[in-house]
Amino acid sequence: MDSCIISKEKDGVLLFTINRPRMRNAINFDVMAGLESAIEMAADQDVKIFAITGAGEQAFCSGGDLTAFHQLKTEEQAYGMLSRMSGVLYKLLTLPKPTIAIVNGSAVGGGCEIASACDFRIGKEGMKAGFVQANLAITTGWGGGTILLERLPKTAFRMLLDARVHDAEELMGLGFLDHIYKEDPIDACLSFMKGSLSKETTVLEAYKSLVNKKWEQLSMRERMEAEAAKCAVLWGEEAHHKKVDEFMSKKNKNN
Ligand SMILES: CC[C@H](C(=O)O)C(=O)SCCNC(=O)CCNC(=O)[C@H](O)C(C)(C)COP(=O)(O)OP(=O)(O)OC[C@H]1O[C@@H](n2cnc3c(N)ncnc32)[C@H](O)[C@@H]1OP(=O)(O)O
Repeated sequence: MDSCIISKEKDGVLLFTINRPRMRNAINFDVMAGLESAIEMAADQDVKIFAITGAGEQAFCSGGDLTAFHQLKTEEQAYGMLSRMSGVLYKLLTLPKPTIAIVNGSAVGGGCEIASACDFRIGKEGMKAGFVQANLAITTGWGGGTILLERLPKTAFRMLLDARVHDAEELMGLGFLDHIYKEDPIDACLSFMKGSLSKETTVLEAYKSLVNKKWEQLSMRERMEAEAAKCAVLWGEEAHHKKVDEFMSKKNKNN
């Protein structure tokens, strides 16, 4: 089964679906490569907006694949992965067209970072999300903490420090979600983005260039890179290894 699906939907929507539902759409290197390709495809003239979602009913994305990434023990080993994904999220953040995360289920850790890199976030009724990295004795490491601090200046720092999982209504109150939907995820995306999808692509690109100017002036690339480097230091420490070992032993008990 392909780990991700890239599809051209109605009205100029390019949809990237993380397709690992059994692992709650955890991100491995294949998904990273797929997201890089999809971001490049978004440049096609017939694409008006770029959307990301997760396969299945249960999860949008559970962050980094701990079974794949727990082999990364040292700061240097972790930095390679973290830096690569922070580069992907910077490309997503500055993609020259509007982007939207259709948060179709649980979003935790790096899954929240991916959603934060999108211009808009709509969540399925009943979904939950949380920047849980601190519970694993690390920080965000893909640039998502840096982005969140800019998007939600009043609430982001508490969200990161508490590392709690919030329900959809709380996420609306925190400003993380723009809308809660009940219907089919693609219909929900088309309906939420209807106003944009009726405009010329050139206008969407022109407005997104104003947003990207702000990201450039805020030195987001350098700050997201520094976040990856900071996370890599914590990743290499015993406290994090213990947390991941706990996750793996729980997983092995289940299987
Ligand atoms: C890499 C760095 C990155 C960063 O931020 O920089 C990160 O994201 S660090 C990783 C942070 N992610 C987590 O800690 C999430 C762990 N998963 C969960 O909390 C839950 O699975 C949840 C809330 C996503 C879904 O809960 P639910 O009860 O619906 O499902 P299960 O927990 O029973 O999981 C089903 C199945 O999926 C496996 N799984 C889930 N998440 C991951 C993951 N991130 N990596 C690898 N595998 C994952 C889980 O082990 C279960 O497998 P099974 O073999 O069926 O036991």
